[in-house]
Amino acid sequence: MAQRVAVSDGAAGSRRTSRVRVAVRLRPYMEPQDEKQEGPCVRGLGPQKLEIVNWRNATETLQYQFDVFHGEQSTQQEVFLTSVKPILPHILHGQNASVFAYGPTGAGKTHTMLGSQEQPGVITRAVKEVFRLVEFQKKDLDGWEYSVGMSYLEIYNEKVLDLLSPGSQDLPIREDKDRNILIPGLTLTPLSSFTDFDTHFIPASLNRTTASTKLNQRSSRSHAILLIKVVKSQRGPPHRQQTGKLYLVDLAGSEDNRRTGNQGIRLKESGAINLSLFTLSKVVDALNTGAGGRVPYRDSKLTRLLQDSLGGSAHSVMITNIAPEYKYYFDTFSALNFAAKSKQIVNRPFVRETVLAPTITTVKRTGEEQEAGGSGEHQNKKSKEGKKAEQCPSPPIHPHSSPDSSVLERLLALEKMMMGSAEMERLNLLKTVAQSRKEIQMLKEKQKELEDKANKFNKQNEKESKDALLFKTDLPLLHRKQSTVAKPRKQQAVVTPLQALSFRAQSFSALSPLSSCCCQLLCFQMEN
Ligand SMILES: Nc1ncnc2c1ncn2[C@@H]1O[C@H](COP(=O)(O)OP(=O)(O)OP(=O)(O)O)[C@@H](O)[C@H]1O
Repeated sequence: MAQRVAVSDGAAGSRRTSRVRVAVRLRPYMEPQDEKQEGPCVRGLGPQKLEIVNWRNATETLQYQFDVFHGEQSTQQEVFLTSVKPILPHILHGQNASVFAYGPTGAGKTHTMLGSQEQPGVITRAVKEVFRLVEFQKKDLDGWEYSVGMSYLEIYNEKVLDLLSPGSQDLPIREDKDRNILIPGLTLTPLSSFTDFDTHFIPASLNRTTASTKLNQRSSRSHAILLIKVVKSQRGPPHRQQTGKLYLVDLAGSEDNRRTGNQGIRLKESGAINLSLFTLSKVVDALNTGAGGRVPYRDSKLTRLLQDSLGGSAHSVMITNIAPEYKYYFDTFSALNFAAKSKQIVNRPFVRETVLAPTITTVKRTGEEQEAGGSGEHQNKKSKEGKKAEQCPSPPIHPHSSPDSSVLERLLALEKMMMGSAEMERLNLLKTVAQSRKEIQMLKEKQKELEDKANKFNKQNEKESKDALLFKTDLPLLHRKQSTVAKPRKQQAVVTPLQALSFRAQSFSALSPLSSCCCQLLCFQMEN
């Protein structure tokens, strides 16, 4: 069972959050016949700022600020280094990351994500970097093994299609109890190197649905999602396993069908694209409104799959692609406003970790097979891994050997809670003891006072007896009587240790009603 481990920044009780980073990339001006000599409607003002003509008043501009602004001269390498590379190391530590390109049709999303042979885009560079990081970690001999796998799908007309298994049917989307989104039946192909990735990725990309429209000769008619999964397994006990996922998403562009001239099948595709992008916008609005309201993730397949990237647990980067030509003005303007809204989304990353015990191993493999789906290659590898696990039985779980920090966190909380009640009990006991001591002290003082009185009284008696003997020898009977009475009185006044209290209670009762009362109280205290 996967466990969430909060990503803490070290400050007690605080949980690290990760705002969705928003970059804007302006593609170069490409209008071949700019008869009206309009020029661009948008331009950069610095590494984070840009301005667009105000449609209400052409003499004014509207300015926007984002995490990064990539101008029209920006290279693929610059975009990758500034906006994408920083989030990649997270996936080697059991966290999720996602990069998605958003923007109107023809604004450069596919160019940014996929690029070309000469100018490879984010996907190629990111996967290369993941393998570089993995190799680096392996050299470090840090006691962990790494395995990398890929899945690739498109959402076409609200259908989830496996690009690694062409001809597959619409796949279902499920959510497990840890809120991980799973696609049972989706191929997960194991990868040994970047070259290995390329051999699977290039033909799969050709399976993606594209078509020519008036605005883009090779327009993507679907949203494409590439998943790179890195599983990091501890070689020795307690065999912790962390799973990080990287989602690389090339969204289909929003389309104004009056301008695309879409008809028939293109119009239907366009309707599905616009509807899912509209739901994406509603999701962003709901997340920004906050207050625990319903976020309509389930209203489209796209938002369901991006659930983790927006308001979920991933480190996310959105690259908003915009075009400078006037004919894109309203698309650019609305894309910028969407980007500005998205800046406010806050995600809460956590580490996905499991500890492999014999029974848990079985359960987990089943779960993974479900997610990986029908890839024979993958399943073969899995069964080999399964055999490996059988040959080398996992060690029993030992309370001290489990370093799972989520468990530790819960245990610490429990201990704190228990400490709280034990502490209260201890304080109450201390209070009672202190009160009893005070009362005992009071009674001791009273006892001493009474004993002094009794001694005085006895001495007086003795003196009187002697006097009687000396001066009243004619009264022998009386003297004998007095001396018999005086003797026991002297005995009663002897101080006894406190443990003989019940006996003393009788003795005191012979002295005075007050002392008797004190003794009774003392006896009561001791008995209780
Ligand atoms: N930064 C850039 N530099 C050079 N050419 C670019 C750049 N961005 C986009 N282009 C070119 O612009 C055209 C349209 O780009 P692209 O196909 O990437 O748009 P898109 O946003 O993916 O469109 P759609 O949503 O219709 O798929 C392509 O010919 C592409 O090569």
